[in-house]
Amino acid sequence: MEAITTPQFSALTIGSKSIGRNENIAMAALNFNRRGRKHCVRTIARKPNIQSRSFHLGLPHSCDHSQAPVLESGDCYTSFDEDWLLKNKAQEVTSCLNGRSIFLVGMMGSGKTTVGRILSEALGYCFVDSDRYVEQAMGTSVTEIFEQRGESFFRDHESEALQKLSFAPRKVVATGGGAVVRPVNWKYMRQGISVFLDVPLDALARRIAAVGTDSRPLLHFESGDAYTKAFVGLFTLTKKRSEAYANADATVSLLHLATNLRLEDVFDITPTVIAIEVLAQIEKFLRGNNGKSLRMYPY
Ligand SMILES: Nc1ncnc2c1ncn2[C@@H]1O[C@H](COP(=O)(O)OP(=O)(O)OP(=O)(O)O)[C@@H](O)[C@H]1O
Ligand SMILES: O=C(O)C1=C[C@@H](O)[C@@H](O)[C@H](O)C1
Repeated sequence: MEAITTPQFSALTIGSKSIGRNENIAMAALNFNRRGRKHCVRTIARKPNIQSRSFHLGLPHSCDHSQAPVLESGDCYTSFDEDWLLKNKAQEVTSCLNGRSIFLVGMMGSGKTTVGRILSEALGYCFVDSDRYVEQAMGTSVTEIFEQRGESFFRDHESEALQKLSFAPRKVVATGGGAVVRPVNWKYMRQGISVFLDVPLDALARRIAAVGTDSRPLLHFESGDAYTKAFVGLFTLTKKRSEAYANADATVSLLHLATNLRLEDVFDITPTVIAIEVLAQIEKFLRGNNGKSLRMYPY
């Protein structure tokens, strides 16, 4: 077996400086490939109860990860700083991405905008929210478009926006929650890489209830309090859309992520950790390791 090289993190001796610096203690991943060689720094998660402690990264020849939490991407990790890890992961994935845009798909409230902004900054990409793009083009809000012109009119303009965005490299696009239902939109999104943010219904409803359902026209028909309206509406939409979301090139399941990180609630996973996992899943896809077929790309 080949000797494992000690990671070169001299500027980042991971001691109590990072760990315990704030509540959002990061969990970093030191990933090893099957041959036991250090491969790369991987992913992280918020772990609020970890005690401040220092440790060094001189790794043993046989690395025992049996106690280390494991992410959905299969990486295991030790405590670290999440922003630093995001930057590193982004640098690592940038070369395989080769300028391809990322299309985030998922139900309303799944975090496409929040995670998308973080991703775009880390990759040096532009961020575009397709709902805002349509609003700017139409000079009015999505809610008003739905009310005055109907859903199908909105969908036409959403498709037009995705078509235009599909020509542009180096973008992170937060698509509208229903963009996946029109097959033609997949043709546009296939110009880049699509990632489905799979968030449990209860978490979606809690997030939406926290800000209200006013800006979500498809939830206006439901009755009850904000949480009930959101939950019932999203349940119906999810049933219709789950197959369409499965078309995405990669999926980040918050439920799996929370389980692997031993977190009780998906709310404990920070958007930065989700962004890192998005990059890890994109990398898996690009390496042909996630069961989805690779396509030829224009860039
Ligand atoms: N990881 C997270 N943990 C907790 N709350 C989050 C997380 N990610 C996003 N949120 C919150 O959930 C709400 C919805 O997030 P966001 O707007 O990013 O979703 P979206 O998928 O873009 O929604 P839409 O498609 O409706 O525009 C926001 O209030 C945001 O602050
Ligand atoms: O899930 C949906 O169908 C929608 C989600 C939002 O992003 C908007 O695109 C619009 O409110 C419709």
